[in-house]
Amino acid sequence: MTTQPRPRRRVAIAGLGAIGKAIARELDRGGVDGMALEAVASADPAKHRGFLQSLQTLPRVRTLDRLWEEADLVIEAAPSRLLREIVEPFVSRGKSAIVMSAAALLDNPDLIDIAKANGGQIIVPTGALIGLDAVTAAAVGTIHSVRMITRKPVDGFRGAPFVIDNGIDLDRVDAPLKLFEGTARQAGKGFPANLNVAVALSLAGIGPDRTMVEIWADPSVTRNTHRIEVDADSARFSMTIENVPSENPKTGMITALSAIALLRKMEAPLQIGT
Ligand SMILES: NC(=O)C1=CN([C@@H]2O[C@H](COP(=O)(O)OP(=O)(O)OC[C@H]3O[C@@H](n4cnc5c(N)ncnc54)[C@H](OP(=O)(O)O)[C@@H]3O)[C@@H](O)[C@H]2O)C=CC1
Ligand SMILES: O=C([O-])CC(=O)C(=O)O
Repeated sequence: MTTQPRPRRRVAIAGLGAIGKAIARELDRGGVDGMALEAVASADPAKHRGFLQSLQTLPRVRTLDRLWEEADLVIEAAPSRLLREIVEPFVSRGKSAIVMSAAALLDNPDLIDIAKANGGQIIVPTGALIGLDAVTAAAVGTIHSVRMITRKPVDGFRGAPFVIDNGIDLDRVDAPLKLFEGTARQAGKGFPANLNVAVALSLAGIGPDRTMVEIWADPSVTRNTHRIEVDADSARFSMTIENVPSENPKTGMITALSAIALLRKMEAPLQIGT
């Protein structure tokens, strides 16, 4: 008896920035067995003509509201304000969405209900962080506390609402400066393009109102550095990741690799890690 190969999962990418382009390249070169890039969306597709033409197979270029027609799965890799526009058309039709702008999920919690009611799925990769496997495992038992300390080069914080609202002059930061201390929910609001990782950590563990976060603008670091400290009934652990910035200084290179690893895992006959 011969077994039929499974149909390839059709993938769309919303956003062709640091993350979206790296994932598009990998899908195009056949780096994810069982998945094919069908469609992309960006704010200014003309800007990406050269990139798209460098791919072996040209994906369709669509607006965000039409991506669902082309794919079973969307990868959201766009500014966080567009989360609902990208995710809802997929999950309301029983399709899947991989969400990079995790912080925006806190403003759109009903997307999870919509996914549940319609058989859709929202998946948040570990992204630029470390250790979500251990955090989700510990959360099956009891986690007492989760703390995260983020240090980034000063430029990584330009444009953050918290920095603007508090009149912080980043040009005058010449020694490590603690910008913020509070909950992951507050961090996600104040630093939506910087602290997706804190929100992902909180969703894996004890939630956005109990996960505590410190944020430092540090002229002495060249990498986006996140340390997590977890105390649970099953284990105590701390881990640090030092991310090499990508072409977007706010985004670590490993973020796109994490999403690619997740795509591979979704199709793999052997899956490693929780
Ligand atoms: N979960 C995690 O660990 C991490 C998450 N992130 C988050 O992931 C998201 C993407 O990050 P990154 O790739 O670095 O971002 P970039 O700024 O590099 O890229 C954003 C992309 O979104 C596109 N875009 C903007 N408006 C629209 C629109 N109306 N329709 C379609 N596309 C649009 C832009 O298009 P164009 O190029 O045409 O202007 C651009 O290609 C961000 O929200 C970021 O905060 C980042 C790092 C870690
Ligand atoms: O560290 C990074 O590369 C990005 C980051 O913190 C985030 O968006 O959460």
